[in-house]
Amino acid sequence: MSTRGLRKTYRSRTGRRAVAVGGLDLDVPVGGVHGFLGPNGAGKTTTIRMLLGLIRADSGTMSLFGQEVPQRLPEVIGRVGAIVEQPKFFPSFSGRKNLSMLARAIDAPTRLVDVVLSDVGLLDRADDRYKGYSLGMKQRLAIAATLLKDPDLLIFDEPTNGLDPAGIREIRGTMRGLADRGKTVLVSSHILAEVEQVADTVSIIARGELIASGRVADLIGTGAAATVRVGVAEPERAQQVLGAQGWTVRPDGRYLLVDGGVPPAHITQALAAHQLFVEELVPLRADLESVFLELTAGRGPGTHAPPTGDARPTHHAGEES
Ligand SMILES: Nc1ncnc2c1ncn2[C@@H]1O[C@H](COP(=O)(O)OP(=O)(O)OP(=O)(O)O)[C@@H](O)[C@H]1O
Repeated sequence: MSTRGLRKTYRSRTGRRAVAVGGLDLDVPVGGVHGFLGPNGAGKTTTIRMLLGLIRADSGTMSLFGQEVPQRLPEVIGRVGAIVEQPKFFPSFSGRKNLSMLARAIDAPTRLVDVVLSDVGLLDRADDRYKGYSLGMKQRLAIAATLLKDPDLLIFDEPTNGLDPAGIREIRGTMRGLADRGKTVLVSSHILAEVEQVADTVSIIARGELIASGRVADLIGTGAAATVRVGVAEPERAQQVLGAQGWTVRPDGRYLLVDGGVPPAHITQALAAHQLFVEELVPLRADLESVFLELTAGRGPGTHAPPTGDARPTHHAGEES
């Protein structure tokens, strides 16, 4: 799935044009979970709605499975399952009954009902009434409903909104399971911590523009350069040895901190060459949350911070859905 120069503006009540999506280039690789991240109002929902043909773009191009959309949408929409709004289920019917009726309505084989219930971890509660389900279970039933047509690409817009930590964990597990079975999952969120653990790759947008994209591990590497904490028997001598390598070294209690993303192996090697043996070596990684906050700082709705430059650390390789 990709977009190029995608743009959408809305006219406000005062008649001013507000840019919701401003020239967005997005690439979602095939397979795995892709986090579509950005603060509230960044343009995530607008982008998803344009992709699904629910609203029209002002300009730019989009493709799904290599087909230009919305022009070729009828050919590919069957391969896309999206939860953009809460679907309607019958409250007094069980989850299984709701899905069976839906399967008949969309001509899906009814034997799939139990398969999809199992995919979202609801099989043991399948015969309970929908109205007794927790919010997380309701959300998972909605995911199960989209799985009935066996889509290759699943699009979830803020699927964890309003869920408690247990519900969030369950949705994460469901998304991981789907990706492990070869599906592509595109999940939008403004809360990075909810997606960080499950996403293989992410795109971060703010004010309708892409500000970073790539593998989670690589993006974390672009944050404040990693510091390594070193535990060694003779910290003072070790500090001299490491300092002589041109590295920035600071004492921290009985430890030394080596800044600037020096590879731990180089630290071990330099110390061992002087008969100093490492007792402990811990890379102190910046988490994606701090990278996200750093990248999106001042880029919430209504702010006019200048762009921070091109923060794309990696480019997606391989086929795109
Ligand atoms: N129908 C509309 N009419 C006018 N402005 C709109 C409309 N839909 C969205 N917007 C504006 O476009 C911008 C992007 O909104 P969008 O809902 O796409 O953001 P989002 O990233 O999905 O945010 P959230 O996480 O809050 O859902 C916002 O400033 C929003 O107010």
